[in-house]
Amino acid sequence: MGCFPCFGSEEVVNFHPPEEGDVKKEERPMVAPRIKTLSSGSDRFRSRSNLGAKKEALALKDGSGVTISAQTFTFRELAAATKNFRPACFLGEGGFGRVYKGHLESTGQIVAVKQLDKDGLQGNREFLVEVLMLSLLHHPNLVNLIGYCADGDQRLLVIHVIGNFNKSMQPKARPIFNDPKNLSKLADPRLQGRYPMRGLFQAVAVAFMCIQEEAAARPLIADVVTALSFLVNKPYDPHTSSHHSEERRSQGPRDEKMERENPENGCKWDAYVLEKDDSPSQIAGILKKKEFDRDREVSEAMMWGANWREKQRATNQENFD
Ligand SMILES: Nc1ncnc2c1ncn2[C@@H]1O[C@H](COP(=O)(O)OP(=O)(O)OP(=O)(O)O)[C@@H](O)[C@H]1O
Repeated sequence: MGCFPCFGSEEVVNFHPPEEGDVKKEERPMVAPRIKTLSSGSDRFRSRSNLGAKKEALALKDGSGVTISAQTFTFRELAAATKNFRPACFLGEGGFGRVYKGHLESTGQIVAVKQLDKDGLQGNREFLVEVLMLSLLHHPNLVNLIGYCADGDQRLLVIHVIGNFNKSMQPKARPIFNDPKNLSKLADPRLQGRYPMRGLFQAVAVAFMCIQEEAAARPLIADVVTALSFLVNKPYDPHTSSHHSEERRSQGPRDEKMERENPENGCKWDAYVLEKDDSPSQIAGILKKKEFDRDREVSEAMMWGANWREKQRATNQENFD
């Protein structure tokens, strides 16, 4: 059974990547029961007179020795950093809660402080998942987690502030999203047209959901990871990539039904069925369907994180050898 890490200011705990068969209903939930063991910044504050003088870390260590860390902050530190969450420091509001710009006295860093809305839709569990996800996943397109505060009933995330956080993204994204041809031009140039068109479209659908005007309608980070891992785990078939589909398109029309039903080409992602089958609402449906089992999705997302790191390690090792 994959063990969910305890959070302790000094301790390093083992995070065993779940193994096949680990994600069983009866063994869930993995997240909620341990949230109470989050190291609270206030413990640190009480035990130390020099506020913020020493960095403490939430440390997670996986089975193969990779340690990831995040600092803990007291609520007092973050209140001071944001001038008591003054409206002038307000950056925006998301599904999680309000986001403020702050100045950390201890390091002089300018940060974004996300305060969990206690009356909001997201709770302790989502907070913990967000801490974990942002600690585990590092990518230029993902915000960088500096630390968190779990002080009393306060839950806050401290992340790197992004200067040009573009609030007008959605209107700009809409025309691109509605035009699959334009969309494919935006795909990673390194892929050189070798991507499944439908997968690409759905990935953008997920991105589009994340920038919806109404904060409460945006998916949780665990949902995003789940949806993307679902897409990423679809087998890549070069015969159904957009590149090849373009070639085939130029060779004349094909029987779409046959494409769909041919078990050999596994054409779930075939460009021929793009226009008919793909829609943002389809992905939205996956994320919002009533029987959506959040515990399972979170477990799967964690497993995906572990697998991803394993792949990274293998690649690094290959490059080293
Ligand atoms: N790192 C940051 N730097 C600058 N502004 C930010 C940052 N993070 C969030 N914001 C501002 O806060 C708003 C809400 O962002 P947030 O990430 O909380 O929303 P979200 O996509 O609904 O995600 P979540 O569900 O995690 O809240 C953004 O539109 C932006 O204006």
